Amino acid sequence: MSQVSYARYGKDNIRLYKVDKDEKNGIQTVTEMTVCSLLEGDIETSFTEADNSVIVATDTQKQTTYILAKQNPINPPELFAAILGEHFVKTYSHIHAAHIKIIQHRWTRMIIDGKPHPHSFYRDSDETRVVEAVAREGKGIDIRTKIEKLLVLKSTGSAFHGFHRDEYTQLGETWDRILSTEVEAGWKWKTFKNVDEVRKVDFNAVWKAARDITLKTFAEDDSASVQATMYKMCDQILACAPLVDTVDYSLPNKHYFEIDLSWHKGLKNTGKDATVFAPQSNPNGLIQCTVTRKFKSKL
Ligand SMILES: O=c1[nH]c(=O)c2[nH]c(=O)[nH]c2[nH]1
Repeated sequence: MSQVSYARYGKDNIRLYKVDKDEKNGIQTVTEMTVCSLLEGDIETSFTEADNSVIVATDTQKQTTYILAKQNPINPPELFAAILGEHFVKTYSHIHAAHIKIIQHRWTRMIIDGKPHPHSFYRDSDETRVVEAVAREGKGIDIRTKIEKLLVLKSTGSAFHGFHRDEYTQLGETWDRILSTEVEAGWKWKTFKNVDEVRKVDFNAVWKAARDITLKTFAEDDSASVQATMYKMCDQILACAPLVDTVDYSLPNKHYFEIDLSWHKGLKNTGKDATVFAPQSNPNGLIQCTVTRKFKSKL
């Protein structure tokens, strides 16, 4: 005998595009996203007894996504995810949780002859804004926002020395190295009671602040290590976003190796003379951390 211990189901890779047309000035604004909707609830019998009566079809979840996108703003994606999640939980009494993931793709407005173009855009990078929302019946809405695939590099201003050494250590110390990573940064919001509470939050401002902090700290920090630099990023995001409970980063250390070319006519290409490097695809370092506010003692 067996039983279902956990199940959820829904539609993944729902592609969605919405244009907002400002009739007054002719300016159009576009948003493109990929949505995943997964529902949880009293659905065990659909697995164990072929009871389809409890299934809100995955096609229905897709159609609902389109209809709610027509009836509501889809920007910020945090709000749209909350609207969609709350809809499923409120509409179907046997559905107790909805997991909505949104990947927002970049469409950056073109600048033509120095002026923002009213209706033309370009994809300036693979970077995405990712939102994961969970609406739970009677328990509110949990939201996490992420920056993914933001590729950065600095050609100096990074060191790595003083690390633990023993008989397994070969790596030399460096006071000047290349630092490159593909930023994955996330921040978890406090639990919201409902969509009305979600509506009041300026998610776009926090996303911009987190992204600006990431780039500015990466560029300006005299980096002692990936660990030390990423902690500074987390600390600043927590300081500027009171509704955010935790911040986390996952940073691959994308190595660039020096190449000794002295075998060729004594060419100098190491240490301070290094200008030609070999970018490495693997293996790579991977540094992850989650940072929260320190608990303040009332004493
Ligand atoms: O910033 C770094 N952190 C590490 O933990 C590490 N380990 C390593 O080999 N290089 C680096 N760089």
